[in-house]
Amino acid sequence: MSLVDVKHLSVRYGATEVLSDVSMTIEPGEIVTIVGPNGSGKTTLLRAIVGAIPAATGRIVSSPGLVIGYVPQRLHVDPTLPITVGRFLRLPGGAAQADMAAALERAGVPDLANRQMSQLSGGQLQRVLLARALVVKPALLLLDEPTAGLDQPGSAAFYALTEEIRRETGCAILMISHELHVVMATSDRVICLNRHVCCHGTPEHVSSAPEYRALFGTGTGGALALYRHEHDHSHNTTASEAAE
Ligand SMILES: Nc1ncnc2c1ncn2[C@@H]1O[C@H](COP(=O)(O)OP(=O)(O)OP(=O)(O)O)[C@@H](O)[C@H]1O
Repeated sequence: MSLVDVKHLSVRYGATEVLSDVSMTIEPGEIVTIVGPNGSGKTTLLRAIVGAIPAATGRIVSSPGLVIGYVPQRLHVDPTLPITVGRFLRLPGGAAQADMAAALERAGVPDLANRQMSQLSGGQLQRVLLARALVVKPALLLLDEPTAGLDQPGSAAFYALTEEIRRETGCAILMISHELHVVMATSDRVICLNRHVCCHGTPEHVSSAPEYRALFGTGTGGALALYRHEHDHSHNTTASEAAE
Protein backbone atom coordinates (compact mmCIF):
# COMPACT_ATOMS: atom_id res chain seq x y z
CA MET A 1 0.00 0.00 0.00
CA SER A 2 1.21 3.54 -0.77
CA LEU A 3 2.16 5.66 2.23
CA VAL A 4 0.14 8.49 0.74
CA ASP A 5 -2.29 8.41 -2.16
CA VAL A 6 -3.38 11.85 -3.36
CA LYS A 7 -6.51 11.47 -5.46
CA HIS A 8 -7.70 14.27 -7.72
CA LEU A 9 -6.93 16.88 -5.08
CA SER A 10 -8.01 20.48 -5.52
CA VAL A 11 -7.28 23.13 -2.89
CA ARG A 12 -8.67 26.65 -2.70
CA TYR A 13 -7.71 29.71 -0.72
CA GLY A 14 -10.99 31.60 -0.71
CA ALA A 15 -12.16 31.74 -4.29
CA THR A 16 -8.74 30.99 -5.75
CA GLU A 17 -7.95 27.43 -6.71
CA VAL A 18 -4.22 26.88 -6.19
CA LEU A 19 -4.14 23.12 -6.78
CA SER A 20 -6.29 21.48 -9.44
CA ASP A 21 -6.87 17.77 -9.85
CA VAL A 22 -3.51 16.70 -8.43
CA SER A 23 -2.95 12.96 -8.19
CA MET A 24 0.25 11.33 -6.92
CA THR A 25 1.47 8.59 -4.59
CA ILE A 26 4.40 8.17 -2.25
CA GLU A 27 5.69 4.64 -1.85
CA PRO A 28 7.67 3.33 1.15
CA GLY A 29 11.36 4.26 1.08
CA GLU A 30 11.41 6.39 -2.06
CA ILE A 31 12.66 9.95 -2.53
CA VAL A 32 10.17 12.04 -4.46
CA THR A 33 10.88 15.66 -5.29
CA ILE A 34 8.41 18.34 -6.25
CA VAL A 35 9.75 21.05 -8.54
CA GLY A 36 7.89 24.06 -9.89
CA PRO A 37 8.01 27.84 -10.07
CA ASN A 38 7.28 30.13 -7.12
CA GLY A 39 3.62 30.13 -6.23
CA SER A 40 2.88 26.88 -8.06
CA GLY A 41 1.33 25.21 -5.00
CA LYS A 42 4.22 23.06 -3.75
CA THR A 43 3.99 24.09 -0.09
CA THR A 44 0.21 23.92 -0.31
CA LEU A 45 0.47 20.30 -1.44
CA LEU A 46 2.71 19.37 1.50
CA ARG A 47 0.40 21.18 3.91
CA ALA A 48 -2.57 19.31 2.49
CA ILE A 49 -0.71 16.01 2.94
CA VAL A 50 -0.11 16.73 6.64
CA GLY A 51 -3.76 17.70 7.01
CA ALA A 52 -3.16 21.40 7.66
CA ILE A 53 -5.32 22.46 4.70
CA PRO A 54 -8.59 20.80 3.67
CA ALA A 55 -9.26 19.47 0.18
CA ALA A 56 -11.82 21.42 -1.83
CA THR A 57 -12.37 18.33 -3.95
CA GLY A 58 -10.64 14.96 -4.11
CA ARG A 59 -8.98 13.31 -1.12
CA ILE A 60 -5.76 12.11 0.42
CA VAL A 61 -5.52 8.56 1.71
CA SER A 62 -2.67 7.77 4.11
CA SER A 63 -1.60 4.29 5.19
CA PRO A 64 -2.99 3.42 8.64
CA GLY A 65 -0.92 4.89 11.47
CA LEU A 66 1.40 6.77 9.12
CA VAL A 67 3.89 8.94 11.05
CA ILE A 68 5.02 12.05 9.18
CA GLY A 69 7.96 14.28 10.07
CA TYR A 70 7.70 17.78 8.60
CA VAL A 71 10.55 20.22 8.06
CA PRO A 72 9.02 23.59 7.20
CA GLN A 73 10.46 26.04 4.71
CA ARG A 74 11.52 28.44 7.41
CA LEU A 75 10.97 29.15 11.05
CA HIS A 76 11.20 32.62 12.44
CA VAL A 77 12.55 32.50 15.97
CA ASP A 78 11.84 35.64 17.97
CA PRO A 79 15.24 36.64 19.41
CA THR A 80 13.54 37.81 22.61
CA LEU A 81 12.04 34.38 23.22
CA PRO A 82 14.40 32.32 25.35
CA ILE A 83 14.07 28.70 24.29
CA THR A 84 16.79 26.11 24.03
CA VAL A 85 17.09 23.58 21.24
CA GLY A 86 16.35 20.79 23.70
CA ARG A 87 13.13 22.41 24.88
CA PHE A 88 12.09 23.18 21.30
CA LEU A 89 12.52 19.54 20.36
CA ARG A 90 10.51 18.32 23.34
CA LEU A 91 7.63 20.77 22.78
CA PRO A 92 5.36 18.93 20.31
CA GLY A 93 4.68 15.63 22.02
CA GLY A 94 6.94 15.75 25.07
CA ALA A 95 9.67 13.66 23.42
CA ALA A 96 11.86 11.56 25.69
CA GLN A 97 15.36 12.88 26.43
CA ALA A 98 16.96 9.85 24.76
CA ASP A 99 14.89 10.26 21.56
CA MET A 100 15.78 13.94 21.43
CA ALA A 101 19.49 13.24 21.83
CA ALA A 102 19.35 10.51 19.18
CA ALA A 103 17.57 12.82 16.74
CA LEU A 104 20.14 15.60 17.25
CA GLU A 105 22.93 13.08 16.74
CA ARG A 106 21.27 11.76 13.60
CA ALA A 107 20.87 15.31 12.25
CA GLY A 108 24.59 15.91 12.79
CA VAL A 109 24.25 18.44 15.62
CA PRO A 110 24.69 16.39 18.81
CA ASP A 111 26.05 19.28 20.88
CA LEU A 112 23.32 21.85 20.39
CA ALA A 113 20.72 20.76 22.98
CA ASN A 114 21.51 23.59 25.39
CA ARG A 115 21.99 26.31 22.76
CA GLN A 116 19.41 29.09 22.42
CA MET A 117 17.32 28.70 19.25
CA SER A 118 17.85 32.37 18.34
CA GLN A 119 21.63 31.87 18.32
CA LEU A 120 21.72 29.14 15.67
CA SER A 121 23.23 29.69 12.24
CA GLY A 122 21.01 29.01 9.21
CA GLY A 123 22.57 25.59 8.67
CA GLN A 124 22.29 24.66 12.34
CA LEU A 125 18.64 25.74 12.43
CA GLN A 126 17.80 23.55 9.42
CA ARG A 127 19.43 20.57 11.13
CA VAL A 128 17.55 21.26 14.34
CA LEU A 129 14.30 21.37 12.35
CA LEU A 130 15.31 18.07 10.76
CA ALA A 131 16.04 16.62 14.21
CA ARG A 132 12.61 17.77 15.36
CA ALA A 133 11.02 15.93 12.44
CA LEU A 134 13.07 12.80 13.23
CA VAL A 135 12.08 12.67 16.91
CA VAL A 136 8.75 11.09 15.96
CA LYS A 137 10.53 8.33 13.96
CA PRO A 138 8.66 9.10 10.74
CA ALA A 139 7.92 6.68 7.93
CA LEU A 140 7.59 9.75 5.71
CA LEU A 141 9.75 12.86 5.91
CA LEU A 142 8.44 16.03 4.26
CA LEU A 143 11.11 18.62 3.47
CA ASP A 144 9.99 22.02 2.22
CA GLU A 145 13.02 23.65 0.59
CA PRO A 146 15.18 22.50 3.47
CA THR A 147 18.35 24.16 2.19
CA ALA A 148 16.95 27.59 1.37
CA GLY A 149 19.52 30.12 2.54
CA LEU A 150 22.38 27.64 2.92
CA ASP A 151 25.57 27.94 0.94
CA GLN A 152 26.40 25.26 -1.63
CA PRO A 153 28.55 23.04 0.64
CA GLY A 154 25.97 23.37 3.43
CA SER A 155 23.22 22.43 1.04
CA ALA A 156 25.13 19.45 -0.40
CA ALA A 157 25.89 18.20 3.12
CA PHE A 158 22.22 18.48 4.07
CA TYR A 159 21.07 16.45 1.08
CA ALA A 160 23.78 13.82 1.73
CA LEU A 161 22.47 13.59 5.29
CA THR A 162 18.87 13.06 4.20
CA GLU A 163 19.95 10.28 1.85
CA GLU A 164 21.84 8.65 4.69
CA ILE A 165 18.76 8.87 6.91
CA ARG A 166 16.66 7.31 4.21
CA ARG A 167 19.19 4.48 3.85
CA GLU A 168 19.37 3.83 7.57
CA THR A 169 15.74 4.22 8.57
CA GLY A 170 14.00 3.25 5.33
CA CYS A 171 11.76 6.33 5.54
CA ALA A 172 10.35 7.83 2.38
CA ILE A 173 11.15 11.46 1.61
CA LEU A 174 8.93 13.94 -0.18
CA MET A 175 10.76 17.19 -0.71
CA ILE A 176 10.45 20.49 -2.46
CA SER A 177 13.63 21.79 -4.00
CA HIS A 178 14.70 24.51 -6.39
CA GLU A 179 18.17 22.98 -6.68
CA LEU A 180 17.51 21.10 -9.85
CA HIS A 181 20.94 19.52 -10.18
CA VAL A 182 20.52 17.98 -6.71
CA VAL A 183 16.99 16.91 -7.53
CA MET A 184 18.12 15.10 -10.63
CA ALA A 185 20.93 13.33 -8.75
CA THR A 186 19.08 12.22 -5.63
CA SER A 187 15.42 11.64 -6.49
CA ASP A 188 13.78 8.37 -7.44
CA ARG A 189 10.87 10.31 -8.91
CA VAL A 190 10.21 13.93 -9.76
CA ILE A 191 6.87 15.70 -9.93
CA CYS A 192 6.75 18.92 -11.88
CA LEU A 193 3.94 21.02 -10.41
CA ASN A 194 2.38 24.19 -11.69
CA ARG A 195 -0.96 24.16 -9.86
CA HIS A 196 -1.54 20.87 -11.64
CA VAL A 197 0.90 18.02 -12.32
CA CYS A 198 2.66 19.09 -15.52
CA CYS A 199 4.70 15.88 -15.77
CA HIS A 200 6.15 13.23 -13.48
CA GLY A 201 8.40 10.21 -13.56
CA THR A 202 12.08 9.39 -13.14
CA PRO A 203 14.48 12.35 -13.23
CA GLU A 204 15.59 11.27 -16.72
CA HIS A 205 12.04 11.12 -17.96
CA VAL A 206 11.00 14.44 -16.45
CA SER A 207 14.07 16.37 -17.55
CA SER A 208 13.37 15.42 -21.15
CA ALA A 209 9.61 16.07 -20.97
CA PRO A 210 8.47 19.07 -23.02
CA GLU A 211 6.40 20.38 -20.07
CA TYR A 212 9.48 20.40 -17.85
CA ARG A 213 11.63 22.02 -20.52
CA ALA A 214 9.03 24.70 -21.02
CA LEU A 215 9.36 25.56 -17.32
CA PHE A 216 13.06 25.08 -16.77
CA GLY A 217 14.71 25.41 -20.15
CA THR A 218 17.24 23.04 -21.65
CA GLY A 219 20.62 24.52 -20.66
CA THR A 220 22.83 22.09 -18.70
CA GLY A 221 20.26 19.39 -19.32
CA GLY A 222 17.59 21.74 -18.06
CA ALA A 223 19.00 21.42 -14.58
CA LEU A 224 20.53 24.84 -14.13
CA ALA A 225 18.33 26.85 -16.40
CA LEU A 226 16.45 29.82 -15.09
CA TYR A 227 12.80 29.42 -14.33
CA ARG A 228 10.89 30.37 -17.42
CA HIS A 229 7.23 29.89 -17.95
CA GLU A 230 6.54 29.28 -21.59
CA HIS A 231 3.91 26.62 -21.44
CA ASP A 232 2.03 25.89 -24.59
CA HIS A 233 -0.98 24.91 -22.51
CA SER A 234 -3.16 27.03 -20.29
CA HIS A 235 -3.35 27.05 -16.51
CA ASN A 236 -7.02 27.65 -16.11
CA THR A 237 -7.89 26.14 -12.82
CA THR A 238 -10.79 23.83 -13.52
CA ALA A 239 -10.03 20.18 -13.02
CA SER A 240 -11.03 19.22 -16.53
CA GLU A 241 -8.66 21.74 -18.08
CA ALA A 242 -5.89 20.75 -15.69
CA ALA A 243 -6.24 17.13 -16.72
CA GLU A 244 -5.30 18.02 -20.30
N1 LIG B 1 -2.70 31.10 3.45
C1 LIG B 1 -2.88 31.51 2.20
N2 LIG B 1 -3.95 32.27 1.87
C2 LIG B 1 -4.15 32.68 0.60
N3 LIG B 1 -3.33 32.37 -0.43
C3 LIG B 1 -2.25 31.63 -0.16
C4 LIG B 1 -1.96 31.15 1.16
N4 LIG B 1 -0.82 30.42 1.11
C5 LIG B 1 -0.42 30.44 -0.16
N5 LIG B 1 -1.27 31.16 -0.94
C6 LIG B 1 -1.16 31.36 -2.40
O1 LIG B 1 -1.27 30.08 -3.00
C7 LIG B 1 -0.38 29.97 -4.12
C8 LIG B 1 0.53 28.77 -3.91
O2 LIG B 1 1.39 29.04 -2.80
P1 LIG B 1 2.48 27.99 -2.31
O3 LIG B 1 3.15 28.57 -1.11
O4 LIG B 1 1.85 26.65 -2.16
O5 LIG B 1 3.46 27.96 -3.56
P2 LIG B 1 4.94 27.36 -3.68
O6 LIG B 1 4.98 26.64 -4.99
O7 LIG B 1 5.29 26.60 -2.45
O8 LIG B 1 5.79 28.70 -3.77
P3 LIG B 1 7.34 29.02 -3.42
O9 LIG B 1 8.20 28.26 -4.39
O10 LIG B 1 7.42 30.49 -3.62
O11 LIG B 1 7.57 28.61 -1.98
C9 LIG B 1 0.35 31.30 -4.19
O12 LIG B 1 -0.31 32.09 -5.16
C10 LIG B 1 0.18 31.90 -2.81
O13 LIG B 1 0.18 33.31 -2.86
